[in-house]
Amino acid sequence: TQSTRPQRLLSAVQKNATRGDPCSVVRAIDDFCRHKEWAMNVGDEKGCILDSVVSEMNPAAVLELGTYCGYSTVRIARLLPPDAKFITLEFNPGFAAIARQVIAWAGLEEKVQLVEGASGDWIPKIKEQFGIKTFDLVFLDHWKDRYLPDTKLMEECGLLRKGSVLLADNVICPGTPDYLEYIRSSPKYESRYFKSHLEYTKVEDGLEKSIFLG
Ligand SMILES: Cn1cnc(CNC(=O)c2cc(-c3ccc(F)cc3)cc(O)c2O)c1
Ligand SMILES: [Mg+2]
Repeated sequence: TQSTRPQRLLSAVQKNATRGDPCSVVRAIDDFCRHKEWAMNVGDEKGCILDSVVSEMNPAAVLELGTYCGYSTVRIARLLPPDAKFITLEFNPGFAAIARQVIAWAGLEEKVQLVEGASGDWIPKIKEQFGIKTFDLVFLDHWKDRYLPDTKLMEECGLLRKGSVLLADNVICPGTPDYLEYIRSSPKYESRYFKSHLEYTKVEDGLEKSIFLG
């Protein structure tokens, strides 16, 4: 039977990365996506911006929407303090199965809780299910038409506090126009655009960093 691209990406990690070494896992995925098969990981260029936001915040509670193969999950988890809580939501069971193995190869399975299901279903249940009051950082990288409804849902569910940061991938390509319009015009947020490129390409893309003002 034919393998899927995520399965081929996992094989490249298992072949080229060192078990327990998150940086080698990140490098192996970037090499695979640049030289073998493009895949929709946040990538190395936007990944450095993600790293700097995570490092400067030193967050105690992080939510990732859209795990895919676990590339950004590994990038984030490798930078977290030991007792941080990190939840990543993935709708697609095939992607989730691959991501679990990529995260395990990096030796970070203790730092990450991968939850399978739809963000819209899970967001209202996070407080009680995982004993989390608010998130310090949310990385949005899932279905682009879910960024806005899920942001409003997180506000309604009281998952954001004064100073919580939303970092959104792909605000230019594929684009999230309704989310950008909302977040940039809302008095509840202070937003800044980090210009970059679509992973592994010269196409413009970028990350929108938005601070919730409460
Ligand atoms: C199927 N699926 C499960 N999760 C998702 C959510 N992610 C995306 O859709 C996504 C798409 C692209 C992209 C695709 C084609 C293209 F030509 C240009 C850009 C890039 C990204 O960084 C993304 O995060 C999609
Ligand atoms: Mg993305």
